[in-house]
Amino acid sequence: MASLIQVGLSSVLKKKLESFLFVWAMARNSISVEVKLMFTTFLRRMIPFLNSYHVIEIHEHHSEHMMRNKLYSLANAYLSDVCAHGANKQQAEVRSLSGRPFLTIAEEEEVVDTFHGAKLWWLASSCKSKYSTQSSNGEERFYRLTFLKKYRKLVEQEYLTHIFHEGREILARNRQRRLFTNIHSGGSGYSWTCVAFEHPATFDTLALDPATKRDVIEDLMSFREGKEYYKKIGKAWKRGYLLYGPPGTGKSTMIAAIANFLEYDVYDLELTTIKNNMELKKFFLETSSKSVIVVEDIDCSLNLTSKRVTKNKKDKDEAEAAPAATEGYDNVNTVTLSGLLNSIDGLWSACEDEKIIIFTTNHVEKLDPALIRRGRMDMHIEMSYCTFEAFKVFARNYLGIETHHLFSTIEKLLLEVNVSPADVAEALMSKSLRNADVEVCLANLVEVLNSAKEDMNK
Ligand SMILES: Nc1ncnc2c1ncn2[C@@H]1O[C@H](COP(=O)(O)OP(=O)(O)OP(=O)(O)O)[C@@H](O)[C@H]1O
Ligand SMILES: [Mg+2]
Repeated sequence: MASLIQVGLSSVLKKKLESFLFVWAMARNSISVEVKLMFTTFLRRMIPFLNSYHVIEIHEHHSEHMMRNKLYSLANAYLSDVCAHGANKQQAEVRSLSGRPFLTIAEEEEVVDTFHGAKLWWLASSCKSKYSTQSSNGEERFYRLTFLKKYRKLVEQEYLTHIFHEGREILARNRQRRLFTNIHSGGSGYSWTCVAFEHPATFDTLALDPATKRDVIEDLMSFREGKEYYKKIGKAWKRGYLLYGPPGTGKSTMIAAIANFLEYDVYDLELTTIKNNMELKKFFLETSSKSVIVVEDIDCSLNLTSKRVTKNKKDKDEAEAAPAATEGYDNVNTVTLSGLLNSIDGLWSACEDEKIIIFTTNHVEKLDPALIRRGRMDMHIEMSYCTFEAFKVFARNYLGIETHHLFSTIEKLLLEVNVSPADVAEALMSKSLRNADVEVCLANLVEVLNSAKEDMNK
């Protein structure tokens, strides 16, 4: 009965709307643009009631839980890039200080897209949210896509996929890269906090032996393009790097250069603030793909050099019971080496891949071999004291020179003393910042190297 009434109502409504459309078509040439726009929007909203149109709604969150609907973000990116110029009202945002202003469609605005001859109307709107999130204010945003029913197959099978791929590319192009840290994880539990990642280091500014630099760049390039290869060999798409060497040799700078080269986000994992293995795993699982996960000074972070928990079931049970027993005690750190290894290995198979994990240390000899074995840390990169080749990178970047009569003296001194690239950079910078000329800067460096030599001889 109810459906009969519905059918009756919709056919009456349909007839009325169709006569209205006819009158509208006759009158539209003689009325003002504003009135035309108002009526067009009204009509579009009524369209779903006509049997010949189909509607798809894309909500900001999944219907069953509070997770963000990725298709919403992709549609948002796509519409902002491709169609936003057609909206009468837009919203402007700046997502990064280095990026350009980003225009999105304002709420209750409608834009038109075309795809293989089909006309598609997109309405940006919001409704009362079923979920309560801190940022939503009880509102849930969504897009309503309306099109003629005859295009349903085209939309479902091709247009939505087109939105997905285009949206991904646009997001990758425009995205502000982020630096995450877990340092404020206390209180409400585990969560990453982030800021914009705008570190300027690149491989051009990194003072490193050219052969090592070339190897790292080649390795990164084959990793980035290796999706199919990793799939073929049945390996998760991840790569581990161990950077080791004395303080000030550029380990942290290298991480920034890697992230900039790959255009990935960075997750700086501070192990000492994590309560237990369980929490550690959750942090790992919450990292997204296209990211570099960093654990700096791994030898100092935890007692990772202790004997690893064996695969023996009894030992394993004991290790897993330990964190639970100490849960709730904030100062009790129960992250173990075995917990870290499990998180690393579990991570790659359990969630989105295309991740680089980097450990840094000043004392590679202190680390448990299990932590840095090949397969976990695929490439071990020694960051050493400043060589003449590394110095030439500084000379080019800081002073803009390729050669100088003091170069031979510096080359000789660098063979005799151990100074970190940080010391060399500092010696050149302290003078060049004050607009001193090349001669003064290099003489300053020679002085620093000579006094280091004297210290060594003493
Ligand atoms: N290889 C390098 N290339 C370019 N700059 C470098 C290099 N090494 C050091 N520097 C300069 O020295 C500073 C300190 O370097 P960085 O923090 O990368 O060293 P580190 O190896 O991470 O040291 P630590 O072991 O103490 O963490 C950087 O800000 C950078 O300016
Ligand atoms: Mg460092």
